[in-house]
Amino acid sequence: MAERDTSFLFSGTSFNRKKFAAVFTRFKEKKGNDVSPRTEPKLVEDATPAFQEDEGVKTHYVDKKRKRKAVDSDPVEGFSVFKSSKSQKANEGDQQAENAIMLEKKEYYRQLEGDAIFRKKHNIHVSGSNVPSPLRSFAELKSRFSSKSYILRNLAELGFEEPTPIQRQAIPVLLSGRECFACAPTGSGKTFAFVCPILMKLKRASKDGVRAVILCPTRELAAQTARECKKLAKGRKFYIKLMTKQLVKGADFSKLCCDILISTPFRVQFAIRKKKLDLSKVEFLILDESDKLFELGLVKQVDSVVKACSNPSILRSLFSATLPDTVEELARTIMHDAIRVIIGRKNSASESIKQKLVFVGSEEGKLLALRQSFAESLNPPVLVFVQNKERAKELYNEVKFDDIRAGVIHADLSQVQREDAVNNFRAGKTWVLIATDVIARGMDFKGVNCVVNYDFPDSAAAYIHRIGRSGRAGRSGEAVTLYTEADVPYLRNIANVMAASGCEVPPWIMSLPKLKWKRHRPQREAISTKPVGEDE
Ligand SMILES: Nc1ncnc2c1ncn2[C@@H]1O[C@H](COP(=O)(O)OP(=O)(O)OP(=O)(O)O)[C@@H](O)[C@H]1O
Repeated sequence: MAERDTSFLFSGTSFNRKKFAAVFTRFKEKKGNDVSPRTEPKLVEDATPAFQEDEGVKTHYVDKKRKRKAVDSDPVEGFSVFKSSKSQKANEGDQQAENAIMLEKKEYYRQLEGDAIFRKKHNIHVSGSNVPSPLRSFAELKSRFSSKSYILRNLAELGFEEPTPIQRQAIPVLLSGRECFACAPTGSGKTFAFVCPILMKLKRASKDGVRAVILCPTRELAAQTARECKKLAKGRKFYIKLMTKQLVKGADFSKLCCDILISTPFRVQFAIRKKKLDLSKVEFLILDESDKLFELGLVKQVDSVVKACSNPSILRSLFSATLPDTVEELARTIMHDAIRVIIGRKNSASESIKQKLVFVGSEEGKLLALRQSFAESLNPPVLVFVQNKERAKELYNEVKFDDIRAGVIHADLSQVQREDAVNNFRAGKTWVLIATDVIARGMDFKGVNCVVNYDFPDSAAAYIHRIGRSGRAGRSGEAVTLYTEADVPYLRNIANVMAASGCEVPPWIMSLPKLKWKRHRPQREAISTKPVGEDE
């Protein structure tokens, strides 16, 4: 099955080669590894699109030579089937040995076939050489990878019965010492897909330097990821550190021992430059929400961190729910023997979200529509996204005296105010949280029933991440996108995402001309119901 054309998603967004050039240059500086231009075998999907979705039996036949090489070097699977050369065997003339090899070969093919069927069942698509078998269950962490019992205990305590599809494939990839390039829908468990193998690989607490770095685009997401790491590490003395403002200002990092350091790129960059933070021993570098990290504004900071993580045997991995072709293309050329793991359809919204478009005519119509929907069917918790912090303040000022408990979060608030806004929403003290895109990525609010795009998102990727705050971990959710006349030219891009995840879209929208999406942030009228001229 050929992969769908999803290029529409990112047309016109801010990714481009030039912008990423700096960070990729750093990636290339991996000492001791000849990664120029790439050392991994050419991916089968490049050569034979017919087999691009699943690495399995078919791909083995396509490129036996590559597979042989890969199998011999596989530290996990360890098949010996191709180790004896034909001529050696002929010389030995040993029929018994020949039979044994044939049996082993058969077993090997059976396993490949089993893996392919299993991946298909779980919508896992992989490419790259010698992809390790997916996890059938968490128990395999112990049987295949000798995990310590605390991991299984903590997973059970968290109530996780089965690995999610991204965990099934990304965990064995990282545990096999391979770099991973992963794209899986929002709310599908990507965090544990990298935290679990890192903890398993680190084994015991650090006595020397920083061993793993996880970069997240926002402080809120970094704080959440640190909490998740601690949940999985419970019972072990791992030193898991969130780089807070106080920490980065106060500490001297020259002697820092830390197993996992979680931060925004800005704070790590600051600590490297001003506080002697040494990252030369880092064994794992994870770029979470990687496409966001590569956007303008963050890419230079990411670049500094990548450069500082100079350990030649470092494993770097990228995770996100959206993976623009430009980022993927470039990352593939610089990552070392990386395995690409895509769950479901690339760059698609979670299928558990019911998505709706609502025409409101004008800016005025939006407030009426929101108030009406709150009055008729408010089913908290509800997240409302607006275009910028000014609009967040305006909308909050409008609804704060209504009969609903609302909170607001945007970049003008202090760290404490931002934390309070998130905590109150998590605790159910506020029912509605008005937000800018600052919490659109990665934030895991359990049970958000509805996401309202009060202002139209500025890209298809932004849309996918915003609505992905609901419908997480298999739960259902709803997403309502209000649109005005000014948004109509961009409707088709959102409608494509909706249609790809099985939602109904009016045919007239699908017949709108395809538009190259320039960042859609129109000047919008202020949100206010006050008569013109009336003061506060
Ligand atoms: N194996 C599992 N079984 C059940 N729930 C899980 C499992 N793994 C993770 N979860 C839960 O799923 C939710 C979403 O996980 P996570 O935040 O890692 O998603 P994500 O894929 O990173 O989403 P996003 O793209 O929005 O960042 C979390 O509440 C997490 O605890």
